[in-house]
Amino acid sequence: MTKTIIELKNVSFQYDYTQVLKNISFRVEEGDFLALLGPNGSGKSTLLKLILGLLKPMSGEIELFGKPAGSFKNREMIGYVSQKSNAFNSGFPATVQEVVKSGLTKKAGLFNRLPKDANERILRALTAVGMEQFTKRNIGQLSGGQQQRVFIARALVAEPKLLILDEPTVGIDHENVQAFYDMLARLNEEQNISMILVTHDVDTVSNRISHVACLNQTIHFHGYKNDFDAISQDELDAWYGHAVRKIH
Ligand SMILES: Nc1ncnc2c1ncn2[C@@H]1O[C@H](COP(=O)(O)OP(=O)(O)OP(=O)(O)O)[C@@H](O)[C@H]1O
Repeated sequence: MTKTIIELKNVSFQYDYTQVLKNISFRVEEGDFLALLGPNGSGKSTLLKLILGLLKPMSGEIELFGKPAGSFKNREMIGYVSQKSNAFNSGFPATVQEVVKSGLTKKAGLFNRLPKDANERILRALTAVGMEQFTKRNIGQLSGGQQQRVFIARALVAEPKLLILDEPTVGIDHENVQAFYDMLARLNEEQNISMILVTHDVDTVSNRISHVACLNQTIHFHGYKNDFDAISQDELDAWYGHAVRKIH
């Protein structure tokens, strides 16, 4: 039986006087690889912040792993990689190992007592993203794509059940984007980590995802990727005003 890991029921949110999200309802099941699509300003980051507990809905309910978001304690079950995490300059004084290790302190809690097997876990997380040979390297000396892999390792080291990635391919060269998505697909398939991926790049990622959600203040579509493929460009234009193109 599939397990629902995220459920939103009629969630609405506004900043000051601007309504950003209206009556959002959808579920993410264990094992889903969901691409969240929407033009700039459509509320994608706001939706992620609600799921991460960084914002509270004005109305509606959010459940995480079957528990109301307000009383959900196991935050390490959700890993988050933000849009701008891969922006270190070459002088930044932290090694790859130190960056990944910082992902363990969330789980270790107040006293920052690291697990005994911390080093093995760091190596395992770096191996999962293909960065194990860079352990001692300064983070600022890596390319944008390599830095982003290290940030995924930082999220993985806490052994999350869900990874939320906000436009992770920004700053990655076109040739490396496919390999990056292949790596995410492996984590999804082999480690059964569910994924929510905010992207403007649905065409490149389309052979990797299982589901698509189209957001613009409200959810216009949420379903299997094959059903998304059947949606016409005219329908997308009605939701997004030409801001999202499908290329076949
Ligand atoms: N802290 C804030 N205070 C007030 N308004 C905000 C704040 N953050 C975002 N907004 C507004 O809320 C709307 C949705 O923003 P959000 O960042 O969620 O969109 P997005 O879909 O992630 O956009 P992008 O693709 O550009 O990252 C925008 O109109 C934005 O200007």
